Amino acid sequence: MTTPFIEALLAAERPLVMEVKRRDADGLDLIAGRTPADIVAAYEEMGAPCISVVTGRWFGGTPELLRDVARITRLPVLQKDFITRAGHLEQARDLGASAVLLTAGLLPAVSLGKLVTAALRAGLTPFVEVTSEEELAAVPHPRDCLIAVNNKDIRRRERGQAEIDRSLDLLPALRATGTPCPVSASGIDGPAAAARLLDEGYAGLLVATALLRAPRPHDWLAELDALRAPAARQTAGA
Ligand SMILES: O=P(O)(O)OC[C@@H](O)[C@@H](O)c1c[nH]c2ccccc12
Repeated sequence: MTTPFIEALLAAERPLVMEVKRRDADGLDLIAGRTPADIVAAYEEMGAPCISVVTGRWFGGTPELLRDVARITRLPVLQKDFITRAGHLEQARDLGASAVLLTAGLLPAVSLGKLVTAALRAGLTPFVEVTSEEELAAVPHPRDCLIAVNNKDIRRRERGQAEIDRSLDLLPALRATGTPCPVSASGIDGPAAAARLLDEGYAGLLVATALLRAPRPHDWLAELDALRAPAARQTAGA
């Protein structure tokens, strides 16, 4: 079963979930005086297929931020927060989310299973983040979920270096679950890392900090396209 969020990402030429996040893991501002509407307009103009909104307090988010973003865009919206109860799912849906983050490393397997099932029943796409094969093994209904490898450690509040190799190492295991759209998330710091992950077979990426901080985000995307172009040309047989 695919959902609007997964479909949008699979159909995109440049499958980047672009994220609205007020602060980075060190508490530093990422917004630089822009309104959520400014950021959403820029992302839409850059061809974002989906938008993510961090409502978690650590990152300066609020539920209102999700509501505001969902009101001004028709793109499917992901809520990134630390969801632990079914009640949070209803709230997410009421605020306008199409997909919800569920963090495998923070939830006992039984809770994760219940939340995935409840999300699917509520018409929400579970965006399940994992950091290891053990966590991946606990994800039920992988064909109906969007499974993302987090390159950072959320238990350390995303501080520290990203490990892009984690995404590369886990990709075969992700594919083996039958999940339709493997995603790599967090710490993708530039077009080179993004191009590598896509060329290795990731169907989607989630990027916040690097795009929000890029002095010229269009150049970032153009560079990504240029880095990917040779492979695309090869595939086209040119
Ligand atoms: O800013 P980055 O490094 O591109 O990372 C984005 C995203 O993955 C991150 O915001 C995130 C990953 N897991 C979370 C859980 C809650 C809130 C936020 C997150």
